[in-house]
Amino acid sequence: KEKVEITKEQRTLMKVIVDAYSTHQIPQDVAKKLLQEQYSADENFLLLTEMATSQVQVLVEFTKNIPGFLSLDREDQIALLKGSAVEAMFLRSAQVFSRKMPSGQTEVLEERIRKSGISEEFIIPMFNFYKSIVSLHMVQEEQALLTTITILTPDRPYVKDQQAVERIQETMLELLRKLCVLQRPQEPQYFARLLGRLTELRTLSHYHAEMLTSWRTNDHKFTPLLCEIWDVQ
Ligand SMILES: COc1ccc(-c2nc3ccccc3n2[C@H](C(=O)Nc2c(C)cccc2C)C2CCCCC2)c(OC)c1
Repeated sequence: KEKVEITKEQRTLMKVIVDAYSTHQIPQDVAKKLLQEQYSADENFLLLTEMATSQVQVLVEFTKNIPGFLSLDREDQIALLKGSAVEAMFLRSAQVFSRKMPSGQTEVLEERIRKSGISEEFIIPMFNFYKSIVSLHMVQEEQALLTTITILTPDRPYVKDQQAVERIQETMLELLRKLCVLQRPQEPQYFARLLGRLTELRTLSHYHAEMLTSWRTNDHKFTPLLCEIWDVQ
């Protein structure tokens, strides 16, 4: 039986990542807003673009706290941010969706999202992904590390020094592996299941541009930052 132990430096690394992840949360809670009232498809589109824009800014701040990220080549840092922003947004949305809410609230939220203005064809894959995240019952450490691992994907477009990214990602993968073993000794496959969600996440993220352009609104207006990050306009 493997004796798994978190080293002192891994504990420090964990604390840095989790603190950064919880600090750099989006200020206004979109779930609360959505539960308060039903918005029109136009209002929802505006809300989505506002949320996504602030999410990118939050992501930039978060990456500054990932040990080693700032010592990567500057252009590679940008390539990693551009390449992971959509996935990080869906991961964050899934985590918001999987939050414990008073009974019945999750169903209301789900209904509001289904009726938000997104076109029908994307609702199934999106909720399949959200429900697969809900079923993992991830703790905060796992959520923070999974986002970090997503950001540190070496094979994003235009990354020059993939080895350097791989080295940092491997550190995070090893830490997450240990956490999973310690957290769920009775579920040896749990770590593999977590990583499997990243594949689902990448597939879902392929649809993001179409999700936006097919949104039931007359005016698909994007912020300059979103034009940079999303393949729209
Ligand atoms: C590209 O297409 C998308 C992306 C995300 C969602 C989405 N899934 C959610 C799950 C739970 C709570 C809210 C959720 N959102 C949107 C949201 O803001 N996501 C969000 C963002 C964007 C940043 C940070 C954090 C979050 C949560 C609401 C935007 C306003 C209309 C309703 C969806 C979506 O829903 C149709 C379609």
